[in-house]
Amino acid sequence: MPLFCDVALPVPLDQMFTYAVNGVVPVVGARVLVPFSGQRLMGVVVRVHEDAPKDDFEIKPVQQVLDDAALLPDELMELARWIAAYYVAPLGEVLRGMLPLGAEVKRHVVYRIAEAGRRVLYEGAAKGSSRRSKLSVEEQNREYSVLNYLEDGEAAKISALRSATGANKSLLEGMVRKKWLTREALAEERDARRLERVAVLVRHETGGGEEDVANEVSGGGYQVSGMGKRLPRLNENQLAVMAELAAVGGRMRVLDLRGSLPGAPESTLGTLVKRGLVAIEEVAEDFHLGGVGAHGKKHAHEHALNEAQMEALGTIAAAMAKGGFAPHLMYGVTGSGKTTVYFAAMRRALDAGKSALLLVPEIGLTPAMTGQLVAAFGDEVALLHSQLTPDERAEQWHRIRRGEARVVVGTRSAVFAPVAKLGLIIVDEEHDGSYKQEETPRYHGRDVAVMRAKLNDAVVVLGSATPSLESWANAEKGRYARVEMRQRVADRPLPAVELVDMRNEFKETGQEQIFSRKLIEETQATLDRGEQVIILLNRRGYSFVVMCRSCGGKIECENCAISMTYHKPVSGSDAIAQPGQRLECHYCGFRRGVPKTCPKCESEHLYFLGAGSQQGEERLQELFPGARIGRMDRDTVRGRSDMERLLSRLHAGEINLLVGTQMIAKGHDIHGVTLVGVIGADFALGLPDFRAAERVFQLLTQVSGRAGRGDLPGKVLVQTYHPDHYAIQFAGQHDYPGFVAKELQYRRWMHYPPYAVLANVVIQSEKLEEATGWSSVLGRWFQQTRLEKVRVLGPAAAPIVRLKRIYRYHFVLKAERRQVLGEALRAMLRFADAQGIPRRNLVVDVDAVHLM
Ligand SMILES: Nc1ncnc2c1ncn2[C@@H]1O[C@H](COP(=O)(O)OP(=O)(O)OP(=O)(O)O)[C@@H](O)[C@H]1O
Ligand SMILES: [Zn+2]
Repeated sequence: MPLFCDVALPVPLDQMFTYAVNGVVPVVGARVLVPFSGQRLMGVVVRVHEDAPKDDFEIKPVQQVLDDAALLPDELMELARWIAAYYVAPLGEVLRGMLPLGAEVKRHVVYRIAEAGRRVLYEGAAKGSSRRSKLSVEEQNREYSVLNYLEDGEAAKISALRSATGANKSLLEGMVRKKWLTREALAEERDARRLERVAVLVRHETGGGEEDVANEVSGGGYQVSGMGKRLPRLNENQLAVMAELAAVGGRMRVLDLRGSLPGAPESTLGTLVKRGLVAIEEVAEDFHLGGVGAHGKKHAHEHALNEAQMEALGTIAAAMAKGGFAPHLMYGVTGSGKTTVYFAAMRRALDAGKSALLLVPEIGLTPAMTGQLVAAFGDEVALLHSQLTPDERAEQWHRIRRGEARVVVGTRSAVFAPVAKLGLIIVDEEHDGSYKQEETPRYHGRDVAVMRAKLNDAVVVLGSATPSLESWANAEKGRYARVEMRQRVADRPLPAVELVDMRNEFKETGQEQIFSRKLIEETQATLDRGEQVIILLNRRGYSFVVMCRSCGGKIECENCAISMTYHKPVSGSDAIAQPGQRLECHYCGFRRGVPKTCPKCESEHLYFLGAGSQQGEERLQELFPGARIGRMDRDTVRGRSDMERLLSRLHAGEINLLVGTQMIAKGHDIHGVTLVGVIGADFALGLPDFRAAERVFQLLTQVSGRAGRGDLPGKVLVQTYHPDHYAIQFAGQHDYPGFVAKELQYRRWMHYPPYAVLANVVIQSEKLEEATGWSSVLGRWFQQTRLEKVRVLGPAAAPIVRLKRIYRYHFVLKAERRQVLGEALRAMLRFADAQGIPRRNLVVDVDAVHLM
C-alpha cells in the first residue's frame, strides 16, 4: 500500500516534493493540489511509493487529487523528463508548460450506459436485485432509473442525473465499479461554430473637426468628451483599451484585445460598453478563417505537385511507410512550394490512421496558412496559439486528447499537444528564433519536436529556405535526411538582387537619406507599371536614437540600458494609439514625453537619428504622393485581425507600397510584388552575438523571397554600408550553401555551435552589488574548479546590462559534449545553492539563441 507520492511542483527548485497520500491514491501523471509554503499549488505526481523520507520533518498530506487517470500520456511524461534534464530546468516547471494553460482545466464528468448496464436493464430489475447486494431497495430502484435514463446511449452530466433520478455521486461511482456505467471527463462543450466577439470603438462628434474621443484621450488631459457632454475620467486600463482599439482602426476581436492588454481586468471593457464608448458585435468565427483563404490561396494545397515536390513528398512518405524515427531537413528556396508538400505529407499521415503536428513561428503572422488548413482538413484541425483564452486552450487540448482533432497546428508550445498515434511533425521556418522559449523552461520547440518524434517513432520534417546552421550540420553529419527543392514553382526565377552601396550614395549626394536614388527610381517605375513594392525598414517608431550633440549622451530608458525610440504623433484615426509624441522603450514599454533639453547636460541640441518604419512611411508619402501606402509593424498590427486586414488589402491591390519591419518577411505570398527594398538590415551585423551574420543572411533571403512570386519576375534592392560582407554577398547570390560553408568555418574556428554546445548563464538582480557580487563568487569557483573540457567566458556585463530594472551579468559556457556541459551547469547550481544564491537569480539558458 503506497503511502507517499512525489510531486513535481512549478517552483524554481530542482527537486521533487514528497506528500502523504490521503485517502485516494493518485496515479502517476495525475494532478494534485498540495500545500506548499503557505500556498496551495498544483503539481503532477511522478512517483507513488512506500519509502518514508529519512529526515523526520513533517510530511503534509495531499489536499486533493484532481485526475483519476494520468492527464499526460507516458510519452509526454518522458518528454518532460528529457526537457528537464537537457535544459537543466525543474520538472514541475516543464510540466506546467505542457498542461493546458489556466491550471484548472474546467471539466465535467459525464456518465454513459455500458454493456453490462444494458444487460441489467433488459434482463429485468428483478434479476438485478436478486443478487446479493448491500444496497437498499430504494437505492437499487434508483440505479434502475439511472440505467433507464441513460438507455438512449447519450452521455449525461451528474447534475442531470441527480435531478432526474435523485442519484448521488457515490451511487454513480458504485455503478461505474460494477461496470454498468462508464465515466468520462469532458471539457466544457461549446458550439464548434460559435460566434466571436468583436469590440468596436464608438465614434462621437465632438465638434472639434478631426478630433474624436480618441484624440482627447491622447491629449494628455485624460478627459473624454462624448456627444457634447463631459464624461467621467477614464482610468489607465480604460484608456489603454481605447488606445488599443483606435490603433487598429477601431475594431478588434475581444480575444485579441485581451491578449494585447493582459494586465487589464475583464471588467474594463464592460465599463466602456456601459459608457457607450465601445460596442460589442458578434460575428461568426468562420468568417475569420474563411476570410483568410479568400485571396485565391485557399486551394493552394490542391496544386498538382511538380517534380521536386513529388520527390520531397516521396522521401517523407517512404519514411512514414517504413515506420520508425526519421528526421528530415527540407531545404526549399523561397516560393518552392514547401507548404504544399507539408499538406500532402500530413494528408498521408491521416490516411495511415496517424496524427500530424505542424509547428509555425507565429500563427497571427501567416493567416493564409490557417485558411488553407481549414480548407484542407476542416473539423480535424485544432489550432493552438498564444491568443487563446485558458478555457479555449483547454477545450482544444481535450479535443486533441480525445482524438477528435488529428491535425494540430500551433506555435512553439503546440509541440506538447497530446495527440495520439503521432505520425508526423513538421516544423515550418525551423530557423525562426521564436521557437526558443525565453523563460523557464528555456526549450527550443524545434529540438523538442525532434525528440518527441524520436520517442514516438515518428517522422519529423524541419523546413526552411534558410535552415539554421545547427540543422544543416546535422544533415551534413547524416543525422537528418536531406530533402531539397532548389527551384521555385512554375519555373519562376528567384529575384535578381542588386546591392546599393550607401557609402557612395552619401559621397555623391552629400546627404544622409533613408532611400537611395536607385530605390526611389525603381519604386516609381514599379508603381507606374501597376505592380507592388515592399520595403523593409527593420525598426519601428520614428527615430531609434535621440542623441545630445553637446555631451554625446543618448536618452536611455529608466529601467533598461537601451536607447529610447521616438514616436511621432499621428493624425487621423490612428491618433489614439500613440498618445502624443513620446519616447518609448521597446524592451519594457516605458514611455516618457520628449524632453526639450538633454536630461544630462541640459543642452538644447538634441538630435533624432536612425529612421524607423514610421519615418519611412512619412518619407514615402512625400516621395510618392499617388501611392497607396501601408505600414506593417507592431504599432499597426496588434492582433491577427489587423494582419488579415492588411494582407487582404495587399492581395486586392488596395495597397501598392508596403513598408514595415521583419513581419513583412514572414512567408507572405503576394503575387503582385515585384520589387523589394531593404534598408538598414546590415545594421544587425554589428551586434555582439555570434549569430549576427546568420540572422542578417536569413532576413535578407526571406525578405527577398517576397519578390516575384507571381507571373512577373521580381527584383530586390539592398541598401548597405557593408556590401562586401559575406552575409550580404551570399544573400545577394541566393547562395545558401555558400553562406553556410563560410559561416561554419568561422563557427568551427571560434568553437561556437554547431561545433560546440553552449549555455548562457545570467546572474540577475535588482541590486547591482548582488549581481556583481554573485558573478565574482561564481567566477572564482569556475576558476578554481577548472571544469574539464568546458570553456568559460566571463563574468562580463551582459550586452544589455540592465533590463526592466534588473542588472545582468553573464557567463558563456562552451563544451564539445552535451553531457559535460550539463554536468558543469548542475555542479554550478549546487555550488550557487550552497552559497545562498537564490535559484531565481540565475538564468541557465542551454542552447541560448540570444546572448543579449
Ligand atoms: N505545384 C505547384 N504549381 C504551381 N504553383 C504552386 C505549386 N505548389 C505551390 N504553388 C504555389 O507557389 C506559391 C509558393 O508556395 P509556398 O507558399 O508553399 O512557398 P514556400 O516554399 O513555403 O515559400 P516561403 O519559404 O517563401 O514561405 C504559392 O502561391 C502556392 O500556391
Ligand atoms: Zn525599458
